[in-house]
Amino acid sequence: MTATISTFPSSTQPLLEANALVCVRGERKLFSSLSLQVFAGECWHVRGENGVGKTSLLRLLSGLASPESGDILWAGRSIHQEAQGYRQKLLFLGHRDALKEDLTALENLRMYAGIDGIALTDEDAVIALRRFGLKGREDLPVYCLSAGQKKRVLMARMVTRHAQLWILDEPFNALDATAVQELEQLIVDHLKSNGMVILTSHQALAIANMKVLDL
Ligand SMILES: Nc1ncnc2c1ncn2[C@@H]1O[C@H](COP(=O)(O)OP(=O)(O)OP(=O)(O)O)[C@@H](O)[C@H]1O
Repeated sequence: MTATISTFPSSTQPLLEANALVCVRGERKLFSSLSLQVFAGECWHVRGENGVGKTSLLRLLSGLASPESGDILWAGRSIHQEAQGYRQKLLFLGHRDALKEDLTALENLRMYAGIDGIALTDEDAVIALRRFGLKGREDLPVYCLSAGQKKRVLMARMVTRHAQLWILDEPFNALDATAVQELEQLIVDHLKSNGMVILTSHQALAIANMKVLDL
């Protein structure tokens, strides 16, 4: 599969910048004065207790929600003003599996390729699914897959999507030990190609030079 390795632009400036974010959910202020700079090739691990606001932060950084105040910039431009361009740079995987249950694993990859506007041949999609242990499961409806197998479909999406910035909410949940190592390696390879990752996880991760943001 030729399309699995992409090299993204480097930059001496941070590509993603959050400045003085304030996040309110319901009646509660979850955090304020939160600033973050993410450079090409960096991985950030957002940590904190249940309910502290990790998912809320990832939703802000993905442009799915707006902060009470503060700005989020990609390459110096507001992610809300440049929403379409930002979406092309971004892969957001929420902690609920973002898969259509009635479609097969292969159909899900095809569907997302259509939404993302990328060319993905069936051959490349099948190779990506098999790379993550889904040989023989490509044509099963997703509702027939186990929780870990669904996560593996999402790992196949990560390699077929070619987005520079991965924002991943609890990506290691439900993965067995082998798949945890595979996902860590996938992230390391992505970083080597100037990719960027912001993730939440309640477990310690074996990713060198990872930066930590404690909420
Ligand atoms: N739509 C909403 N309306 C009101 N409050 C909300 C809403 N969504 C989330 N919250 C609250 O915001 C807080 C932060 O939620 P969030 O999901 O960001 O936490 P988290 O740090 O990701 O937690 P966990 O580790 O359990 O996944 C929680 O107290 C939650 O109840």
